[in-house]
Amino acid sequence: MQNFLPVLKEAPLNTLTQSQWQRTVWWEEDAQGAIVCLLDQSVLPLQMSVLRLRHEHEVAEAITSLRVRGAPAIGVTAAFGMALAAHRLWHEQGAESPLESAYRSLMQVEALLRATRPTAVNLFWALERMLACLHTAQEERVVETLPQLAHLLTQEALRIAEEDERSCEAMGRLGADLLQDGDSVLTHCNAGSLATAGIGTALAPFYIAHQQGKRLHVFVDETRPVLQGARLTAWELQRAGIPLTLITDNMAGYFMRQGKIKAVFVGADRVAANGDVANKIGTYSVAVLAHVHHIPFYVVAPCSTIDLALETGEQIPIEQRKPEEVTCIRGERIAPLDVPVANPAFDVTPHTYVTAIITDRGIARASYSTSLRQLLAPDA
Ligand SMILES: CSC[C@@H](O)[C@@H](O)C(=O)COP(=O)(O)O
Repeated sequence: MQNFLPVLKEAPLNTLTQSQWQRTVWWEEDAQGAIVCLLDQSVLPLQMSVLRLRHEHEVAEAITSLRVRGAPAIGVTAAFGMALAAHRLWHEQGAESPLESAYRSLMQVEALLRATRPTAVNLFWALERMLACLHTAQEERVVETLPQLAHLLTQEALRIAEEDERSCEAMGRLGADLLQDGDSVLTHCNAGSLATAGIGTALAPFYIAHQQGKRLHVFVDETRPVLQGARLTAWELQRAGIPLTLITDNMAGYFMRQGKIKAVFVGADRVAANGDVANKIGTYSVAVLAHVHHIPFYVVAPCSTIDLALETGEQIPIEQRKPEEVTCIRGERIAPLDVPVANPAFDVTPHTYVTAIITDRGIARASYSTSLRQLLAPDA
């Protein structure tokens, strides 16, 4: 399915080809080495700016400062970051440089990337895959030179991105079956093309249903404090031609009570084994409102977002971000100086409020402790 990111005529400052715009993050190579390319989400929708990163420190900074964000996109970017570091070592130290020192350096790069953000488990899932690749290379001596190692890691990172693209499509198809012509739905944060390597998680069912000819109307929560809804989801849906209404977060109950919202679709940053869901701050409030109004509350997430190692959502680490995200909007101060601020970036929705979890391998319903394990079983 077509990704909704590419529209070259709106990007006058760059010379990328259409195919290079298919994703929010992509891989390039030139004579100087490898490049991780990102559409800078921190400045969207006012600017379309492409970052071309050549060092793993730049990749780590891009993740920490939300230039790239959204659980699957963070995982893909971190995987590219590992491959990028291998290419950088090759170009700086030469193709003959000893592999043992490269393995040591790459372990440090993994630690650097692992420390960028704590909540989205896709980051750790992707890095584990890159580490597994590294360990196989080291222990089974499948590569003999640094260029070969760089190539191996690049292939694995590209595979992670391609798998994510296919997962999005699968979730979109399953989720679209739950939507009917004329439905009006609500989403929170951004769980679309920008947040993944494909057509998104929570927005994927909307894209597929729209393509199937179903008429939809999407209410988009602005999603304070970073405004992923107002800046990113509104931008994505508008470009895809899906009718939407942007609302502030505190309007959701008003529209639910008026009967304007048929279902809620959100993404996830981590799902615990019992079905508790960590997602962007404010998701819990939306889930409680949906429950009170008897509106289905769907979570759309690939299996890479499910963390069976954590029994409940209470164990999910919640990222605390800087106060300026709350006291300022786009750099402009709106709160008194020195006011005490809390800024948890995510909250946990208890599984009792979750109608179903739509994954790339099927739809899980309560009891989640059983259904999620079944979906993740190797032979499922
Ligand atoms: C497909 S992305 C799902 C989640 O990652 C998304 O809803 C979210 O909470 C993103 O948070 P962010 O802080 O913007 O990375």
